[in-house]
Amino acid sequence: MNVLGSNIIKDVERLPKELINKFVPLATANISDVMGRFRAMDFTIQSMNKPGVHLVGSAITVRIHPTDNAMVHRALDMAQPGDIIVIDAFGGRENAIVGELICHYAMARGIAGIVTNSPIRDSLAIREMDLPVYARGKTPRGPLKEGSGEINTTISCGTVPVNPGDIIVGDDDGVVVVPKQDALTVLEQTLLIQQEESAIIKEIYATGEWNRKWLNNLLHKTK
Ligand SMILES: O=C([O-])CC(=O)C(=O)O
Ligand SMILES: [Mg+2]
Repeated sequence: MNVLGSNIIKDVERLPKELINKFVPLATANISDVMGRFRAMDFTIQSMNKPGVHLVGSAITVRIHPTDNAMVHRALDMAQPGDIIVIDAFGGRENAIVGELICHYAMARGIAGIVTNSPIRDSLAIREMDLPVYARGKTPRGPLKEGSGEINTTISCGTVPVNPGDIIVGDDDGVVVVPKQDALTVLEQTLLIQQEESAIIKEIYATGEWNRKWLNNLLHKTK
């Protein structure tokens, strides 16, 4: 029986890899724009890697108390290649929940990245690794391993709800969460925005002008 506070849900419905891979060339800012400028994690969730990082994959969610990462270790064993482990540690500031051993194990298992609203440690090693890691700062103080928490329930990370199987995308700006039921629409609309923005940049350089109808309309209204 699943007991609230210690649920471990093994079955995750994942979107097809071909659909998830189509998010690779997309910028998080444009993805967030098509979701009403919502569903971007707040600025506290920062890349711990070198600039140029890109994270794309399917969410496995973990909820833990802010000092205890035992459930993260359970989730590492359950995750499949291409999964991203997204951890809700209640935004704790006191203990690092992820370190380099966890990251090496994740890489060896083909896990696509880790996102947590807690600090990490072993940050120099993680910075040099090819595993994208997003976190809320760093501290040498390590986690306890006592065991409570949930895997694959709905969590909140960086003020955004995350469900197992949602598409997670990260770049140098931060992380966005695409609800799995909206993935195709978000993909199509983001591709359109990217084309529009490329056309705007070309026009700016070609003409020296930036035609912003919305601004004219706004000035009109406030007159
Ligand atoms: O002790 C832990 O679980 C975190 C850590 O430092 C590591 O994974 O290297
Ligand atoms: Mg360590």
